[in-house]
Formats: sequence, structure tokens, C-alpha cells
Amino acid sequence: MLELGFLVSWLLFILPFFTFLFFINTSYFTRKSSSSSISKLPRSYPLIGSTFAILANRHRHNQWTAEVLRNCPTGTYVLRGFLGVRQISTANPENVKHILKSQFCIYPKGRIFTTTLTDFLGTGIFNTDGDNWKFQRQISSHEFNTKSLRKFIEDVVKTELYDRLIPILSTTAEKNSVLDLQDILQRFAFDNICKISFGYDPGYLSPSLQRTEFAIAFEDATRMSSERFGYMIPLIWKLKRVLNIGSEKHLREATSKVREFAKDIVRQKKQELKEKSSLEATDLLSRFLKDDNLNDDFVIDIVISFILAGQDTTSAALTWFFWLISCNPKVEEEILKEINQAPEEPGYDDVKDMVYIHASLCESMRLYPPVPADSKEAASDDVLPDGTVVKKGMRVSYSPYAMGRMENLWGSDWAEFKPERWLEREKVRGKLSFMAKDTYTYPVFQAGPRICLGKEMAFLQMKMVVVEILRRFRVVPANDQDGFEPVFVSYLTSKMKGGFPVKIQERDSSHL
Ligand code: HEM
Repeated sequence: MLELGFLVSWLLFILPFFTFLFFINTSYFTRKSSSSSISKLPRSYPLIGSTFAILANRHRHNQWTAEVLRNCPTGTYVLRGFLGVRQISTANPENVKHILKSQFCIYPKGRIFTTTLTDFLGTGIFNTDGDNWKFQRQISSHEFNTKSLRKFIEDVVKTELYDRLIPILSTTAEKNSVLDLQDILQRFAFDNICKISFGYDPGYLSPSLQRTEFAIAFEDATRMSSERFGYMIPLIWKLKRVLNIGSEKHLREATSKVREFAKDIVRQKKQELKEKSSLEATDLLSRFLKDDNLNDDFVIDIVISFILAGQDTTSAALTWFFWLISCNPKVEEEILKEINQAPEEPGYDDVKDMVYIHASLCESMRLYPPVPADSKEAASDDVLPDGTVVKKGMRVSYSPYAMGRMENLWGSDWAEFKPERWLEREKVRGKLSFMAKDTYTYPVFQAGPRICLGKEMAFLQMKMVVVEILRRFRVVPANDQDGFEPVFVSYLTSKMKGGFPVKIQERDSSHL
């Protein structure tokens, strides 16, 4: 009954449409990923464009985009979708610079992106353009540059690391049991970002691994909002929303739970702030609430955006990192040498000089970026530096996933995990130093005016985790079949399909 609207639209429109596609070219659906033709430029038909190819590769969208882009001489292609709607995808650094910096004003996130996420994110920094974005960016960058916030972040991460993460891993090692490292790291990142943004501890990472109400609502709202992007015909989710049925009904419930919860916290914080004189060791919400000119809904929108931006990104990066380390013992050895020099419970000043770990994390995110693709909507006609014509309203995407796998950008050994490509040995002192890549060739944190605000915080958190886990434990994939390679999947952020089951082994101290 609840799905009646969806059923009607299915019977009237979608079913006849797919039957039509099926009779035109049945072979496309059976060829799926096995055929070598998938790596060629997708075939385009009148009216439906490359819909066949898009559907056949839906489950491996990032991999397919990378294969197609590698076959394009300029690293850019124009894809025709249903009813001839055109979309541009590029892996060309010149184009990326043009979109993200030189012609920033022509390429906002746009209406399609923002309306899809607006029920959950409102007009928070992650989901807005123009003056509203500029204002939020200004006040947030100011806070992110304060030493006091950095110290607060460091303390929050240390507490979560030493009081929760390490004890859970120790117990797993003692019991010789298997745990899903991806799930554990997601819980860890969620607790951290909630404490930093809200000053609230959801207790998501606990020995019982129970899911608290706020965490469930936030996770559901994130998943269901991002699933809207998966609809070939967005009208369907819009219809379900109007009828308040199915996933849209659940999304509404989850979103209102998150917002109600946030409102309660704002009330409590305002009370606390009246009694507090200093903001030395406090969360982002309290810092924003100190400004009487900002209204509560506006502040809630910003903070929800921060939680979204910070929750799954660092955990995705670390999950792939630990998998890559487990199959590259030489890299692990180099990392252990660096850890050996580190003091007990290292903080910001200690981890910032750990160049080998920094390079390994960058290298891991080159191959498995937490945000594998990003797209903008052209606000006027334009021409990209490689000559691609852009019409107003077209979606223009760039793919960090594909860019990390382009031979012309990284050389013929692009498929190898080699932290050394980010390092240089100083001639005189023989010391290793980190060589950053140009952000338009490596837009893993985006680039230009909208570059990730949490980049420094993300590295601080990831390096502290790497040092403390690898110092104590070996992370061994439970699925140790030869040649086993986990599958990279994504909506807004990337994940390892099916999680990352691992065994944890206490490290013999002689390894250090
Ligand atoms: C490895 C970890 C991370 C990666 C790879 C990453 C990557 C990105 C990317 C690609 C964007 C642009 C997204 C878009 O506009 O569509 C972004 C934006 C943003 N990130 Fe991160 N991020 C990470 C961690 C964090 C953390 C921990 C925070 C902490 C709060 C954070 C805060 C933000 C914010 C606020 C924005 C919006 C900036 C704006 O639109 O002006 N990020 N990040």
C-alpha cells in the first residue's frame, strides 16, 4: 500500500521504458563487465544516448569512468543520457583548474545537487553556493585556523583513540576474533566529528558496538539522501516524497530526528555558554553560537554539514590504507621505522613531520579517494581549456578516482602503491621531504576556493590512528585468498564493498 505511488509510476512509465530498451539491444545487459568493449567510448543512440552503457556499468561507475577517460585523447568525454541530456566528465588537470578556480563563478554546485540534499543539509556550507556559501566559509575558516580548535581536536582524537579504539582492538587480538575494520573506523570517525562539531558524544564506538539513536538517524539520513542521486529519473524520488512513502518517508523521519536532536543540543549549549567565560577547549557549535547574529537553524545547518563532511571520509581513507599496507610489507617496514622515532601519545607537532606516513596516506587516497567524483552545474555557456564546449545547465564532473589512475599524470607505474613518488631525499642531509602534488592533478580534497576545510584535521586524525595502531598491532585481512582485491563502491563517499574483515595480532615489540 505504502509503495502505491511508486508502483503506479513503475507500471505506467518505467516498465514500458525498460521493455523498449530490452528489445532494442538485449546484448548490452548480458555483456556487463566481462566484455572488453566496456573500456571503449560508450555507444550513443538517438533519444536514449548512452543509457545502455550507463545502466550496464551502474555498479562500477567509477571504474568505468576511469576506463573511458583513459581512452580519451584529452582526458574528457561528453556523455549523452536519456533524451539527449549531456554530461561532461574530465580527468584533465587544466580543465579541473578552470572549473574549480579560474572560472569558479561559472561552476557552482547547482540546483540539482543542492535540491537533492536540501531536506537533510538545509543550506549548510556543503550544500550551498554564492553569498551564503561565502559567508559560511569565512566564519568556518576563521575557527578552523585557531590554535585553540586544533588543540581541542587533538584532545578529542586522543580520548577516542586511547579509551575506545585501542582497547577494542586489543580485545579482538586476545580473542583471536574477526572484526570489520571499516565499521570500527566509521564509528571512530563519527564519534570524533560529533564531539568536535557538537560537543556531543554519541558513543558509537563501544565494546558492544550498539547503534545509538542519533547515529542510526544520521546514518540513515546520509544513506537515503545520497541514494537519491542513484535515480535515473529523479521525478520518482520527488513523487515518493510528495506522497510521503517508502524511502522518502524514512528519510523524512530520520532527518527530523537529527534536527530535533540538534535543536536540543543548541538549547543546552546556549545555557552552558551563559556560564562559560572562555572558548579555549570547546566545540564548533559553541564557537558559532557565541555570535548573536547567527540564528539557530543556520548554525544547525552548518554543523550538520560538518558532520557529513567529516564522518565517512577519514574512515574510508584509513580502511583502504590498512588494506594496502597489509599487502605491501616493505611500506609497512618503512612506516614502522618512522613510528619508532615517535614519542608516546604523539600530537600535532609530532605527527606533522612524519613524511613517510603522510606520503603513504596520499598515495593510498590517489588510488582510493574518499570522494571519488565531484560535479558542478554550468551557470553559463563556456569552453574548457581542452576545447570541450559547455552549454548552460550541463553537469560538468571531474573524477579524482580516474585522475589517480591516468598514465599521463602518474607514469606507467600508476597502478603500483609507491609512497616514494611523493618523497624526495635532500642531497646534503639525506633527509626525506614530502613533495606535494599540484592540487588540480590530485583534487582528492577538491581545490581552489572550496578546497576541503578539514584537510589538516583529517591528516592529524589519520596519522595519529596509523601511528598508534601499527605501533601495537598487525592488521591481517581475514580474507587472505591470494590475489583477493576488495571492491571499491561509492555514493557520496567511497566504501569497501562488504566491509573489511580483519584479524588483529599484537605486534612483537622487537619489530619496532
Ligand atoms: C580524508 C579525509 C577527507 C577528504 C578526502 C575530504 C575531501 C573533501 C572534498 C573532495 C570536498 C569537496 C566536496 C564538494 O564540494 O562536493 C570537501 C569539502 C569539505 N570538507 Fe572535507 N574531506 C576530508 C575530511 C574532512 C574533515 C575531517 C572535515 C571536518 C570537519 C571536512 C570538512 C569539509 C568541509 C566543511 C567541506 C566544505 C567546504 C566548502 O564547500 O567550502 N573534511 N572535503
